[in-house]
Amino acid sequence: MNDEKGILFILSGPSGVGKGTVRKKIFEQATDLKYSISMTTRSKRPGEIDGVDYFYKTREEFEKLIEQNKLLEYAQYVNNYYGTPRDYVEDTLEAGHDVFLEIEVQGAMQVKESFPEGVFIFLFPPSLEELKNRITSRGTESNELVLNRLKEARKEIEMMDSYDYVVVNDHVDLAVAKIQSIIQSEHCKRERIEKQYKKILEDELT
Ligand SMILES: Nc1nc2c(ncn2[C@@H]2O[C@H](COP(=O)(O)OP(=O)(O)O)[C@@H](O)[C@H]2O)c(=O)[nH]1
Ligand SMILES: Nc1ncnc2c1ncn2[C@@H]1O[C@H](COP(=O)(O)OP(=O)(O)O)[C@@H](O)[C@H]1O
Repeated sequence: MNDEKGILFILSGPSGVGKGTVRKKIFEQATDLKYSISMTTRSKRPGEIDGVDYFYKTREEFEKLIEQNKLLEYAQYVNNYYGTPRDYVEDTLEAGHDVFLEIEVQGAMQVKESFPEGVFIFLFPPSLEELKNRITSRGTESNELVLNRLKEARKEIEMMDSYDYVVVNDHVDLAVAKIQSIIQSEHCKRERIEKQYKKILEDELT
């Protein structure tokens, strides 16, 4: 399979729904997926490491990356920029590895334009009340930011129809298991298509 391109998986959904938590759990287990570390202008939270959680950039540095077309997608989210490094994603897919992005909804829609063949997964909250609890309990945001994030969440949930899969994050382990099944079944699909394609070619040649 190594002469084949990898598959791009995009996990998205409202802030606070648990994308980071679910993604970390997926990567704690043995996996062939490669995680694309994003660039951001937001400040580092306690415990976060540059080059592990994000690549932390100044606004000037980030705007230069935009100008140089170095980002596959980017979005302004609650006054900060977030973006995906283009070269890492394209080179890794080209080398035959699957790439996993964990990004907000505006960015996911941009990725859909350049990678329509990507697999788009929307992480859905059990309820808006629970989403509010999760944002508040994380304790990293002021009240004003919590309200901003909830306002964004309502708009983001309306975008759900553009996704290939919707996974409710009621229990982390269940959500992780569902995402792992999606990854496996996407592989099965492509392997099957590949075999059918080879068969058609063989039939044509004989
Ligand atoms: N468009 C885009 N969004 C990103 C990227 N990296 C992270 N995000 C999203 O930006 C939002 C804010 O991220 P962050 O400040 O880390 O907060 P948290 O994910 O809510 O803990 C989240 O919805 C992230 O999934 C990226 O490269 N591009
Ligand atoms: N399935 C879940 N059940 C209960 N709490 C959760 C669940 N998933 C995530 N959380 C909690 O919700 C908060 C937001 O999760 P986080 O992963 O930071 O969200 P996101 O990356 O989508 O912004 C965190 O405090 C996290 O521990």
